[in-house]
Amino acid sequence: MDTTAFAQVRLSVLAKHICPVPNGVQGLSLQGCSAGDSAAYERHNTADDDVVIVAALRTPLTKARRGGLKDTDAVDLLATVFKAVLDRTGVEPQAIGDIVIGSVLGPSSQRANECRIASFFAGIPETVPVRTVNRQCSSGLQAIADVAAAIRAGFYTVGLAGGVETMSLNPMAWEGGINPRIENFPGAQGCMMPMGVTSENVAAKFGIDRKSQDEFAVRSHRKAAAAKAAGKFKDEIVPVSTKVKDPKMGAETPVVVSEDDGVRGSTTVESLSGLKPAFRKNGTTTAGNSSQVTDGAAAVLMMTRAEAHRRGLPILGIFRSFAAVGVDPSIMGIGPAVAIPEAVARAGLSLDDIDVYEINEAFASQASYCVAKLGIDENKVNPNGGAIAMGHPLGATGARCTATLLHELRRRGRGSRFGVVSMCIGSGMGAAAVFETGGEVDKFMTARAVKGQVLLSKDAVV
Ligand SMILES: CC(=O)SCCNC(=O)CCNC(=O)[C@H](O)C(C)(C)COP(=O)(O)OP(=O)(O)OC[C@H]1O[C@@H](n2cnc3c(N)ncnc32)[C@H](O)[C@@H]1OP(=O)(O)O
Repeated sequence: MDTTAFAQVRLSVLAKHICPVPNGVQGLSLQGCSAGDSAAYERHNTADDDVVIVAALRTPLTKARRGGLKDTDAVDLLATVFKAVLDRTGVEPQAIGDIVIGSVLGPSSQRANECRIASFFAGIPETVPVRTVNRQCSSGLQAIADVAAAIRAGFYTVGLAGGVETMSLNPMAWEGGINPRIENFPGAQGCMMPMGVTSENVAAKFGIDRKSQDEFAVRSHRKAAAAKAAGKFKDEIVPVSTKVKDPKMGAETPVVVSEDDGVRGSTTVESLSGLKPAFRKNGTTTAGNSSQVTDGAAAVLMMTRAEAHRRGLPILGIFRSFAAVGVDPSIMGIGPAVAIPEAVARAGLSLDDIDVYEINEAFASQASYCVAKLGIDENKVNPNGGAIAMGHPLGATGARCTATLLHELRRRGRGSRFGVVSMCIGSGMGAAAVFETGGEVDKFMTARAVKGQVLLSKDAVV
């Protein structure tokens, strides 16, 4: 046996000694070792019943009405990601305690039914329940928070969260009349504003000029193009076998969609500067510095830390905290600037502890405002691009951002530990969640005796 193999055997024997026992008794825990050990982190990172993510995958994101998923319904999008997270982990579908899916558009009762149908398409048995959640653009993130809370409450041990949106088949629209009493409530009037108008409001109120919005959009495309060229999205994308319909003749052609189609790496400030304002005459929000209307789905398989250990599954990330906040609906884009500090504080951390931020780029105006307001180093924000380049399938985006964040943290290994996903929410809210890298147990295993704060380095163990 060579030295590496011997070391691995020794580490695995030691791991069995120190892993939390499956019945949930708290004592010793096994975890990845990374930079920084704040006192707050010590308080939190002790639990055998920590909620962890063992798989986070998404479909490609494609342009609504034009892209490769334009004729794929919500059922097929979801069934693809459901099946993928189960296949990749080997978790038997009957082990899932509940499925929670975020979705924004479309008839809500039909969407709930479609999510249930998708579970059957993915081979999940009838015994596994399904529900939907709608917190508008953060619905996918809310689904993850809901599953984490239910696991933490002991309702079940394994849960599946995610999101889906087909903006091709379910356009953004208001149905029915408007309550006339809205005139007396300025906040309520803000809820009726088109999202692009709220972007114009943020730009005007906080002085985010057109050039800085276009520059932000260019960076989004360049980062996404670089990530795509480096093959990074392959870690998180599940190809979708589907069909596209010829819009004139109606003929269907089978296709396999495997890449995002919105990324334009050649975008320049000059090429964007010629685009007309999309939402307000003399405004600054354009097709080039807004997120695109998009189709897609994402899914995240979650369980207790003890369950992941029992199954021998690598931990992609640990769910640490969640916060949803309310803000003025007419400038809803500021939501992340309020939600992020709240979620980070709830995790017992400070903004300086966060290594990577996935802040949804609904519009360059709102995303750049939030980054500036929080004083975050932009190098830490959306390192693989964001919604301006990749797209924003509303209800799926929170789970998409979580997948992108966790795979990025995993690739970085020891160098980065904490990440944040945050979204602004139409009708004036913000949501954010803090995740911690699961560490790569095989590479960076460290035994920590939680009660005694004993740290054994890999070298000391072997
Ligand atoms: C809480 C929240 O999250 S709120 C956010 C919710 N989401 C939204 O509100 C969606 C916002 N976005 C939109 O509504 C739409 O994308 C709009 C109205 C801004 C633009 O719609 P469209 O005109 O259909 O945009 P489209 O993507 O087709 O681009 C139009 C043209 O702009 C130009 N363009 C767009 N991006 C670029 C770019 N990066 N570089 C150069 N040209 C560009 C192109 O000429 C493009 O046409 P082409 O794709 O045929 O080349």
